[in-house]
Amino acid sequence: MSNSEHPVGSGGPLRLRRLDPGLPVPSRAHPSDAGIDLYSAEDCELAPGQRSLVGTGVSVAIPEGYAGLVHPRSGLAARAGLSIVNAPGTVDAGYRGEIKVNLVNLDPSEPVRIGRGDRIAQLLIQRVELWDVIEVHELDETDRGERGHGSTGGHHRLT
Ligand SMILES: O=c1ccn([C@H]2C[C@H](O)[C@@H](COP(=O)(O)OP(=O)(O)OP(=O)(O)O)O2)c(=O)[nH]1
Repeated sequence: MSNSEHPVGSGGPLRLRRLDPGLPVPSRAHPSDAGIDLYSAEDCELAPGQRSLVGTGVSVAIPEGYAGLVHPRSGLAARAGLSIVNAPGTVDAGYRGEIKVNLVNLDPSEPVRIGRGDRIAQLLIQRVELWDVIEVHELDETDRGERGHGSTGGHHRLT
């Protein structure tokens, strides 16, 4: 159930400053998309394997209890091998600097060209819980215990 102004699951509005007024205000491509598309504020070219911290020309005020997650765009990943080194990047609630995207070209042979105004990543706003840490000497027992990192198989490289 939703109405046009406030779809189910919507919070906000997200307060956003354009540090580069020559770029459009970031938005969702479709009203129910999870990610707000972020634009590149610069032109750059990434050689195979190269990474670059690229500005988006925006800063945001995410409320406490939420975080911004900077995710790659799947189309650019599939077609050009473009990803994000620290995917998903974490934008803390208290951060007021420019959101930057640590792009990496994972294609083995082709460079990726980024133009100013290209949509290079997407920002998801998610609720997070802020837990204190306490040190203990024993953890509770579970079926899995310390087994991980492929212990359940499911691929020939894991046997
Ligand atoms: O993809 C990202 C990830 C982070 N940031 C900004 C917002 C975030 O709040 C800040 C710090 O990020 P993080 O905590 O991941 O980096 P750190 O290397 O641990 O830096 P710090 O010591 O400043 O926390 O950098 C971005 O602009 N883009």
